[in-house]
Amino acid sequence: MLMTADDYRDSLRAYAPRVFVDGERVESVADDPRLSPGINGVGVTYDFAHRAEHAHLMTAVEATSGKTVNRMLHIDGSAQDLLNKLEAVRLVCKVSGCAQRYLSHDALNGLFQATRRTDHTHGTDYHQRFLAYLHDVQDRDLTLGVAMTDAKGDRSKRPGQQANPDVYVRIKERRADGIVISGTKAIVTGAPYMHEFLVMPCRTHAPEDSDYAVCCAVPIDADGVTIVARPAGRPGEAAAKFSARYGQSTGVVIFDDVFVPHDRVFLAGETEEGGFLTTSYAHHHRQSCIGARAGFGDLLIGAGALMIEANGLDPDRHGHIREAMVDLITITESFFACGVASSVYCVDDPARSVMPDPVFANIGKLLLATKIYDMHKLAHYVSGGLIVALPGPDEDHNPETQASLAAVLAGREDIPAERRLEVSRFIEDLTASHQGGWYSVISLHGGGSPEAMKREIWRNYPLAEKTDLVDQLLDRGIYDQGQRVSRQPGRCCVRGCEAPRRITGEAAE
Ligand SMILES: Cc1cc2nc3c(=O)[nH]c(=O)nc-3n(C[C@H](O)[C@H](O)[C@H](O)COP(=O)(O)OP(=O)(O)OC[C@H]3O[C@@H](n4cnc5c(N)ncnc54)[C@H](O)[C@@H]3O)c2cc1C
Repeated sequence: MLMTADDYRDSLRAYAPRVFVDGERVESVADDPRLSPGINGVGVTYDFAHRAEHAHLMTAVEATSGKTVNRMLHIDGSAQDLLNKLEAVRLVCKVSGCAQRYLSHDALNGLFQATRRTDHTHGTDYHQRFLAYLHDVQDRDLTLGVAMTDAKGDRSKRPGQQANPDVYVRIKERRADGIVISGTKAIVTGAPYMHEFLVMPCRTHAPEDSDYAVCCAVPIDADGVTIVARPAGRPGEAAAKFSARYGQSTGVVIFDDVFVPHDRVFLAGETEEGGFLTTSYAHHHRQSCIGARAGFGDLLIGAGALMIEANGLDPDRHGHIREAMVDLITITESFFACGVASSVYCVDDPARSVMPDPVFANIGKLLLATKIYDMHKLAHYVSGGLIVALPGPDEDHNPETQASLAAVLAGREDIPAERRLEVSRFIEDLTASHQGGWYSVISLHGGGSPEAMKREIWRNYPLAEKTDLVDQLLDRGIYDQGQRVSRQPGRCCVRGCEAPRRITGEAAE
């Protein structure tokens, strides 16, 4: 059954999670205004699946069941699936800023691959367990939070070396009917308003830390789970029309002796495969991040163009304004193009699914992570200072100032002052408020810090192909003009090259 946004909000009432926001216990997640922007954001992924014009992007047929499911829960079977998912994420994020639910997709796809691989190596039955879980999640159209990033403590130490063992989630006890986990996941998107958490390892663990290589599904109101979260977006702020409606809460999730039955355990000590799970999830997730931030780029491009228009400027006549807009477009579409390339050049997995090409997925994510600051700058550049200098929205209704402010703060004659001020506040909200800072940091660190992407690019790039290419050119004698006799130094040509003189001592200074 595909839920609507209203159904989704209602479905949260069936859960009784232990949630704190701003130091207070939340009585009803579905009804707390501080969490509403986050629920609205996820809600877009539900409502859009019911719209005929979006059905090809927002729904898909699951190969293992033949059922139509929400795209955010679908296992990708082809390059076209990856392209559709990328487009779908862009679509829902350009409406909501960040629709969050694509994390469910990314974790399910990582697990689909990793459980198959673990069974193949260890003779376990994780893949069958996972398939049963996947179909249940799809049938109930759930939203899953990804509890991967551990609190980690002292970053120079492995989990087993930490003074406080609870800075990483680990298996504390193995029972006949399941496992008991404890520890802390520090940053979980949408934690209070998920249905379940997928607990996953955030790195490859050493064999002596095998209890930390754990993956399982935990309902958000399981005994022993506490969520300490921050409000989603900018609820109740009159100056932030967009972020008062759409935003994202993140939560610290504490697992305190939480029992997980075997049918919900998908990894329990297999360290190598835990590393594979982390990485495959990361490739899927980084590709999704590309779609999400391209949607954010769409918002900035649209708002920038409207602000230029309201200011009475024509980009066709003013080269510096046009150039800034072209830069903004180029950044957005260049990382999106990496998302497209990572779909087209996808990797087939023995589990019969596909994974985005790691090099392009990581380059795209790295680009957006670092270029997000330029995107903000370009939006500021074309807009002017009013975006942070504008008096608050209460002034719009002050009979003593409203008329005179509207008269002097208008730009182009045929565009009402009110429209110019709305666009100003929209740009402030997305780029210069605490929410604007949030968009920077999620772009930089969400899905892993830039160093993680650089490592994956280096690890996966076919460098040997390039050295072979040049080797072959050299072997074909491209430089010897037919006189090359040997590759050995001193005998490489008829004259014989001499080793260069080493410059030492004073001569080198
Ligand atoms: C808004 C937001 C939403 C997020 N949502 C989720 C989510 O839903 N689920 C989830 O699991 N995670 C989520 N994350 C977490 C994200 O994946 C992490 O922020 C990211 O992996 C970096 O980890 P960290 O924040 O612990 O920073 P750190 O790991 O502390 O990194 C900080 C810096 O230190 C460097 N560093 C760290 N360790 C070492 C080391 N041993 N040696 C050398 N350098 C090191 C890093 O390269 C980086 O530059 C989210 C993050 C944000 C900002």
